Amino acid sequence: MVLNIENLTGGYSRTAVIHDISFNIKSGEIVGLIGLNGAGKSTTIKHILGLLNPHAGHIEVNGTRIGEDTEEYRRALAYIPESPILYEELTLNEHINMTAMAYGLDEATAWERADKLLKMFRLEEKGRMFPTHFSKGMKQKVMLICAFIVEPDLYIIDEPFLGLDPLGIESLIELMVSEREDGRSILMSTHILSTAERYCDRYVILDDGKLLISGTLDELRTGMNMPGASLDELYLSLTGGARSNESTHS
Ligand SMILES: Nc1ncnc2c1ncn2[C@@H]1O[C@H](COP(=O)(O)OP(=O)(O)OP(=O)(O)O)[C@@H](O)[C@H]1O
Repeated sequence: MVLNIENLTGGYSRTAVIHDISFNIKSGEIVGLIGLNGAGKSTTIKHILGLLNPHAGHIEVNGTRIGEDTEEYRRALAYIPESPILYEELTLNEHINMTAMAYGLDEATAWERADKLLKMFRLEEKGRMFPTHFSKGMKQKVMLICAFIVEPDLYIIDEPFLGLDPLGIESLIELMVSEREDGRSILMSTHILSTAERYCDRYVILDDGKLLISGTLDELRTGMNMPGASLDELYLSLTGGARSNESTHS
């Protein structure tokens, strides 16, 4: 199991934002983390990254908890945030070198991978430029390149398709599918359900900090007795149901 989350309760203060969440990701799986605004997707991701401490439950990456071996835990994953985080004083090439250093990659391997990725995302002429001056989509591509040179066991991608042009989206999907074929895993949070439906192997659906349901599309259809339904239809039915329960209780 690449990622195993058991009974995770947590948040930013003593008040929990996510409650008793359990799910896992096996090697070679793309899993979609789905939920309305405020459902708890980013909070769950922050817990996986070790930026928040669980109130209860635990998280393992490749069988290791963060407290057992922080370096090994962190090295197994690469995170691509929704809003790019870049260093003002570093060029694009220097971002690549810094990532390689941080993950202990040798320079030749890192550059062999980076050259392909730079071409794929049409940034091969921009190596000496400063990404803080790039457009939003170009900045996001820099984050993607830095993550994909690492080839970690687990990618965590927050809203991967936002801000990318159609060619960028196509390249990213191509990369994700090829990483999956190589046995790597991806957890991606997204609101773009039509794309999620095409590429995710399983879904974890959150609502109001709780796990509503998880499984493959077929499992969700069977569980909800909606044969042939699209992910969009399943999701709307689920969250619509959750909302109307809420109003009955209030
Ligand atoms: N830094 C923070 N401090 C306190 N509460 C926070 C913080 N960030 C988020 N929250 C709260 O945690 C809850 C879950 O938010 P979260 O950001 O995890 O949602 P999300 O599913 O990622 O939403 P979105 O789709 O809008 O990105 C919300 O009620 C939000 O107000």
